[in-house]
Amino acid sequence: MTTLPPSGPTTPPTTRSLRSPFAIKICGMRSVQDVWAVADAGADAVGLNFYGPSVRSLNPDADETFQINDAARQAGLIQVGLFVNHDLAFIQRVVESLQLDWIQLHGDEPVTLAEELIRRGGRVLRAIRLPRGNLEPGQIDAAIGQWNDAGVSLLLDADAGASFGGGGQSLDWPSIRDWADRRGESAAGWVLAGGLNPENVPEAIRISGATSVDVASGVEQPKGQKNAEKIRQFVAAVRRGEEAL
Ligand SMILES: O=C(O)c1ccccc1N[C@@H]1O[C@H](COP(=O)(O)O)[C@@H](O)[C@H]1O
Repeated sequence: MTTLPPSGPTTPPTTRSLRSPFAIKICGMRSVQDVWAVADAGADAVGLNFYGPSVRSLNPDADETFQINDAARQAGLIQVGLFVNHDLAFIQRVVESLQLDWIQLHGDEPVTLAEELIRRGGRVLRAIRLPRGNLEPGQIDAAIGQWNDAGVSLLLDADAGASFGGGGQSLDWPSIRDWADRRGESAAGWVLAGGLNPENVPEAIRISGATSVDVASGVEQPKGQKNAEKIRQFVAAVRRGEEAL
């Protein structure tokens, strides 16, 4: 991410059909061993969580965080930083010091923050937190709103209330499918998240049509602690789901 002066030239927002940043992301790395488990399983992205109240939170200045991040880079994994209502200066500092590939905004950030990050060379994945249960396509479009035109990729997650995410709640996959079918070509740019696990992810993919998935709690035992076997099972289950598409 380059640092442009605040008054530098702006790139006008365009309506873009972005590709998903990754096929399978395992979010909430807490150790180098977690990263190795992700790489061994064959996923292509890891999430580093910088949201303080989360059980998966990392201190961006801790040696261990740099070791986790270096392990991910050496393994060729896409490194995604997860932020919740952080300000521009914090995000930029963390992204630059760890050389993160993507910025996941999972809170109530304004679209102007994403636009500024993109203007400074960042790549942004926006979490759209949707109500659980049946959804009309127009409801999803309304929730996406202006993010659609801001040059971000989209991650669809179930609303987790005050915790913002990572709680294992699922979306209504048929509603997502309905929305994605109507959206057509631009459906390629979204990621399915929320309550996925090795048992349900093949069905989630088959029903929703997702080509990109993200999981945090579904590959843990106990909560907050990644389980290498569950990660392996999750990636294998995604492959099974993809075959059924
Ligand atoms: O993982 C967290 O603790 C977290 C905290 C705050 C916002 C987002 C968080 N994680 C993201 O939530 C979704 C779904 O997680 P889960 O699979 O249902 O546990 C996922 O995108 C994580 O990146």
